[in-house]
Amino acid sequence: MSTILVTGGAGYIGSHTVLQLLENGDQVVVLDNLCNSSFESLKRVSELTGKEVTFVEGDIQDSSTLDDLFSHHKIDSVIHFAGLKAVGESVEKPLLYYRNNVYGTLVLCEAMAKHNVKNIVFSSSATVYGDPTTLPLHENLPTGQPTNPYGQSKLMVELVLRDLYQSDNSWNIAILRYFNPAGAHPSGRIGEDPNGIPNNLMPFITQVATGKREALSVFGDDYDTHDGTGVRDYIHVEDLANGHLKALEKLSEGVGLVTYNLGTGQGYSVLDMVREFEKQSGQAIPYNIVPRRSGDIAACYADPKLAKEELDWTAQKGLAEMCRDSWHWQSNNPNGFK
Ligand SMILES: NC(=O)c1ccc[n+]([C@@H]2O[C@H](COP(=O)([O-])OP(=O)(O)OC[C@H]3O[C@@H](n4cnc5c(N)ncnc54)[C@H](O)[C@@H]3O)[C@@H](O)[C@H]2O)c1
Ligand SMILES: CC(=O)N[C@H]1[C@@H](OP(=O)(O)OP(=O)(O)OC[C@H]2O[C@@H](n3ccc(=O)[nH]c3=O)[C@H](O)[C@@H]2O)O[C@H](CO)[C@H](O)[C@@H]1O
Repeated sequence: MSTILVTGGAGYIGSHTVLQLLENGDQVVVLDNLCNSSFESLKRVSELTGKEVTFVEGDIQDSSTLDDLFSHHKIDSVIHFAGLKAVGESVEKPLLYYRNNVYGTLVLCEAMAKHNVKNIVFSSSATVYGDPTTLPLHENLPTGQPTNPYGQSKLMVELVLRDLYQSDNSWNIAILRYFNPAGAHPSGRIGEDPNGIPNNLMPFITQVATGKREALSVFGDDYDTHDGTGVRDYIHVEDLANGHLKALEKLSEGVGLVTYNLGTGQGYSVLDMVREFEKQSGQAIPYNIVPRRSGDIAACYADPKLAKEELDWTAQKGLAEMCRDSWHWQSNNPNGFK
């Protein structure tokens, strides 16, 4: 049994990961400032698992909070989810994003080094590949030019972690590049709860289904894809969460620095998603084709082989489960955790 510090553990991916860690018998300490989440998610995780989570409300940028936390809890490893993730907002407020995501990670790593905790799993994103020139995307491809400060902040942290490892190879670092998370815990008790108008496709679709939004805007139908709409690699959040447990196991072998894609390897278009969601939910999803969204790319999907070979991890759940579980969550919680 290990004790894991989960930063950003009250959020969407964090809460699903905390649940699996508890089910695995690990002790969990969550550090979250609740800027994009609520404590309710962790309360429900405790209800679902029958286990307690230690919660510290605080900011990763605050070194005294971290000092205190590492002094009071014997942490074995850190899973670092805490970050801001709204692409559009990052264009308007780049300094906020660089401060929170990059500076926050520096403060966290400094505290880890000070307390001799040197195992970290970091939430990166397929956005670090930029606009792909070859597909599927595998980890050895050079990183590209992310089109916004959010994406840049992920790439910057990857570079920081690489330099950190170069300087001291007693660190064990897993960089996980997520493709497009979707779905929710099958209980319908926890799920994605975006603030305001959702940027991402699945939460927008589920809000159209509940009647909260009138119609989906499909951003462009003239891409070079099978039906002209954007193609992405959607991955069930439970599979994604499980990838973190596998990454922790790998770190415990003392692997150094490793980078893995977490995706299914299968791309689906926006219209594929709409059709599957309608099938699974029985709800009609009206949509309008509108111009392309700036910064969007035609297609993006993973080569997931490396994670299979080295982590013994493959995504188990398909699009039907993602749509069914997203709908189950949203229809039971039309206002999210509120
Ligand atoms: N959801 C996605 O599509 C996606 C894709 C790729 C990468 N990621 C990354 O995965 C991580 C988790 O994403 P998510 O979808 O669960 O987002 P989320 O917003 O639901 O969770 C992030 C959590 O971090 C907390 N947080 C933010 N800044 C903090 C700070 N300075 N100190 C303490 N807590 C802070 C928020 O309150 C929230 O609970 C993020 O780093 C995100 O960038 C997400
Ligand atoms: C430019 C941008 O935002 N990039 C972020 C967004 O990528 P993505 O653009 O991959 O995710 P997304 O969920 O915003 O969009 C998926 C697909 O749906 C399309 N779509 C989306 C919403 C909508 O209302 N209508 C519509 O047609 C969109 O054009 C794309 O083809 O999310 C990722 C994580 O999941 C990363 O965080 C990316 O950095």
